[in-house]
Amino acid sequence: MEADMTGSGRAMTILGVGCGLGARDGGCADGPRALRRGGMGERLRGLTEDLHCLELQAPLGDAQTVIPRLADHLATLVAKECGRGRFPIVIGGDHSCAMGTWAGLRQAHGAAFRLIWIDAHMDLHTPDTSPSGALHGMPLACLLGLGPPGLARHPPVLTGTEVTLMGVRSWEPEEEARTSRHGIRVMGMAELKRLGLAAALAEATGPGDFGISLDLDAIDPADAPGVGTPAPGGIRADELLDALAPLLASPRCIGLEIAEYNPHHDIDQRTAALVETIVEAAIRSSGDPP
Ligand SMILES: NC(=[NH2+])NCCC[C@H](N)C(=O)O
Repeated sequence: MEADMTGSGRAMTILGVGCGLGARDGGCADGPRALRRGGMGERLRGLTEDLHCLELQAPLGDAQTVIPRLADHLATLVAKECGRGRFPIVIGGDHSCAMGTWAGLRQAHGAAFRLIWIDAHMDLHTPDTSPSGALHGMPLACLLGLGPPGLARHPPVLTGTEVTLMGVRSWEPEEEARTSRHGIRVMGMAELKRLGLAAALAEATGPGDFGISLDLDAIDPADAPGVGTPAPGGIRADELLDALAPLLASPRCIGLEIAEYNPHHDIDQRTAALVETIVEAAIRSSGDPP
C-alpha cells in the first residue's frame, strides 16, 4: 500500500462499526456513537490534515443475517480506503467486525501480512463449538475459513501461521485445539510478562507487513472497564501504549482495529480516553520517518 503523505503523516480513515449483535451484551453497538458525541473526531482532526470519519450502523435484524452482510460492506469500504492509500482504523462494535476489516485488507493489500490479535479471548469458535452462540467469539475462526457459509471467509483471509494471539486468558478447549491444529502462535499473559510486551510484539510482527486487531478486553479491566466480556489479569494500558506506539509508527503497519468498546460499562470515560489515545498515537506517529 502506498501511503499518501500530506505533511502531517499518512492519510487515515476511521470507520466506526455500530454493531453489538455479535455479543450477548449488545451495548458496544453504541461505542462509535459515544466516541463521536464525546468529541473524539474533532479533537483528532486537529492533529492531522487528512482524517476522514465514517460510521456504519447495523440495521435491525438477527445476527446471522446482519453480521455477514455488514462484514461484506465493511470489507468493501476498508478495501476502498486502502486502495486510495489511506490507513484504515476500524472501531467497533463487537469483535465480529474483524471478519470485514481483515477481509478488506486482504483484498486491497498486495503482499502477505501478519495479524496480531490482542484479546483476552481466542475468538476461535464455530457455531458447533461455541458455548454462547455469540458471533464475536468466532471472527478469527471465520478469517481462517472455518464455520458455516456466509460467516467463514472463502478463500481464507489468513492462515494460522500468519496469526499471533496475545494476552489471551479465557478460552474453551476446542479453541485451544484449533490453535495447535492451525499453527497459531499463542502468547498468554505469563509469556508476555516473561518476554516483555515490546519484545513479544516484535516477535509477533516479524520483518514484514502486519495488522493489529485489539479487543479492549485484552487490557486489564481496571484500565479498560468499558467492555462487555471483561477478564481479570490483563495487560496494563500504559504498557500497551508504550509498546504499541512504535508499531503504529511503522510503515509496515497496514491497519488497526479496536473492538468491543461498550460505553455502558465505562467508568469516568476511562476506556473512551484509552481508545482516543491509541488512535492519537497512530495519527501522531504516522508523520515519523520510517
Ligand atoms: N470478542 C469477544 N469479546 N469474545 C468473547 C467470547 C467469549 C466466549 N469464548 C464465547 O465464545 O462466548
